[in-house]
Amino acid sequence: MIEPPSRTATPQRELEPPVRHPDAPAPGTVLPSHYENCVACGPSHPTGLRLVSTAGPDVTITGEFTVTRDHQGAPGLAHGGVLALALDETLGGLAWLLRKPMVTGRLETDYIRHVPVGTTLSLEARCLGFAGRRMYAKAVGRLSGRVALRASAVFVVVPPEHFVEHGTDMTAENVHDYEVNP
Ligand SMILES: CCCCCCCC/C=C\CCCCCCCC(=O)SCCNC(=O)CCNC(=O)[C@H](O)C(C)(C)COP(=O)(O)OP(=O)(O)OC[C@H]1O[C@@H](n2cnc3c(N)ncnc32)[C@H](O)[C@@H]1OP(=O)(O)O
Repeated sequence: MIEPPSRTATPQRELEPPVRHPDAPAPGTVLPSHYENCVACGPSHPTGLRLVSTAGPDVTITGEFTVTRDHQGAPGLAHGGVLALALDETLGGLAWLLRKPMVTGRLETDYIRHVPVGTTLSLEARCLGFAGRRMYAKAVGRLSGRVALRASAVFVVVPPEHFVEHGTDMTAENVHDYEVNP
């Protein structure tokens, strides 16, 4: 089946430029985990990435995580799916600056260099802009300054009820806490 042209992370028309929300955390602010059991950023997850994200200037986020033995695919090397997880989380962190709930619709990943256990991956995500509910963004992952990963993504803005309807641990009462202090 041929995919419709909207199913690509390359914008098909000119985007509305991204606007940093007035209540966005200041550049340099370390962002709290949005959920303590999140496999990417949760401090309570036993084998998660414990990825730490920081607000950057404009609509950008940086992130960092150290690859451990829990993240292997081939012996001694990070699994590609785990690396996609790190990119997804960093890109998702743009929601902090936009103050819009959104979910990943599409994530295209280029694996450029292998990522060994024990190394620290530095990630950077940038919002390119919007086409209706679609948010387009790019990310890069570096090891000691050398590009190891690139990603292009489409996130789709959803109502906060999305997480109540489809998730657990989220109720109509606390979803607004989540919006304010995810
Ligand atoms: C005030 C609030 C403040 C908030 C502050 C937040 C702080 C930060 C918090 C937390 C950081 C987060 C860190 C986590 C990061 C990780 C994120 C994840 O991993 S999310 C899990 C994986 N993703 C899913 O589970 C999605 C599953 N899919 C769906 O639920 C639906 O398919 C959904 C919502 C994506 C779309 O469904 P529909 O029924 O709502 O809408 P339709 O009409 O199908 O699509 C809407 C538009 O999006 C496009 N679209 C949909 N899917 C697309 C795709 N795959 N590629 C490209 N475009 C797509 C469509 O073409 C359409 O575009 P057209 O409006 O016509 O222009």
